[in-house]
Amino acid sequence: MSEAARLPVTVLTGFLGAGKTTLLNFVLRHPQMDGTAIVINEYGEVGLDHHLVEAAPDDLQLIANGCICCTARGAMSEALLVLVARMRQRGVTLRRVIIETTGLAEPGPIVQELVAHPELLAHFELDSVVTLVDALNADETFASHDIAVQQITAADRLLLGKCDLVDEATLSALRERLREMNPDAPVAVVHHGAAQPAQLFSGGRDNPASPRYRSGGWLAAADTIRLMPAADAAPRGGLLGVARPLTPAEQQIETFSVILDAPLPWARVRGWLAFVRTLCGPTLLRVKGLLNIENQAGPSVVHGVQYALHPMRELPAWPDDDRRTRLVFITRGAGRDIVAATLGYLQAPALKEDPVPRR
Ligand SMILES: Nc1nc2c(ncn2[C@@H]2O[C@H](COP(=O)(O)OP(=O)(O)OP(=O)(O)O)[C@@H](O)[C@H]2O)c(=O)[nH]1
Repeated sequence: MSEAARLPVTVLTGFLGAGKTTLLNFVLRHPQMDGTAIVINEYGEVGLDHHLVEAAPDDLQLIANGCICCTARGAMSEALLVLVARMRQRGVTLRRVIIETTGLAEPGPIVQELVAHPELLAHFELDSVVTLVDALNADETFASHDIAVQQITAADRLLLGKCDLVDEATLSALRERLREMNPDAPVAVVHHGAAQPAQLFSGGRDNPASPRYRSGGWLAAADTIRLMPAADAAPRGGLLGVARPLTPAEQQIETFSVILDAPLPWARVRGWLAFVRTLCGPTLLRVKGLLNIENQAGPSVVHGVQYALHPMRELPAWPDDDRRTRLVFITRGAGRDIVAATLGYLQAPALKEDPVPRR
């Protein structure tokens, strides 16, 4: 299948009972959703959720008895490849796939499988991670379940459900909290699952037409770390901080941006990102942005969800006049310090030639 024909996949996540199936039922009835297959993942040995999907999708795969982020790892790839095989057998045209995760799924491993499995990459392209938030139970859920926090920070878009069950003040406090946790993700209210197709599929994470890649709102909420002489970029806490258990204060989620004016050598960027990912470990929740790479006409797009780093892709052109490298990080604990401390690596003299292949 050619790259242009790859099927967009959206991962619909959200904590237990957030309203994911309700939303699927609504959105699948939309005429624009013709040609949508769904993959539903459930914990129980006997799957139930697929019986609750009343609106018939064009194809359905159920993964019961395990979670695709851990105990049923690999089952998602199998299910997606079965869809491809069936599509060929029946001569059906599938246009997109929605994966409904269990409420306890970590998005990181799912994204990792989607972006790193060679056979899947030939047929599918991750469009978006969409997280449905239960407005009624959000505070309690975030306090007790780290997975719920990861579902928020991994999201490209956040949908707020059950808003009819909370008052205005609660809703506005929740919006503010979500903005702090993931400032780049647009937040929209959905009433009883009434989402629109465009809220699930946006044309892809690398879509240069996406407003997220234009200057302005994209970085507005994030503090900025500028690339400074290495001595000035000293860590606030020290690199070794990551090896000990994090204190509650360090659990604090931080968002910040890195803005670099000069074009960067490809090999150095690649090495730096791998280095940051390894050093940060679980303290890195999300990184996304545009890179200005030396001798390249368009920017390269970076997307990382926890330890899953998408293959970087060059866009044909810059979305606007701002040609600077702009990266937004969402970290916890020592993550910010690690990023700041390692920025100096990007300042080292450029390598004479790029010794590593680009992918
Ligand atoms: N009041 C209200 N109830 C909602 C809304 N959205 C969903 N619900 C209800 O929430 C309950 C759980 O919804 P589901 O769609 O089953 O949630 P889910 O996320 O698929 O649940 P799991 O698969 O168990 O994680 C159902 O009773 C829905 O009717 C909403 O916006 N308002």
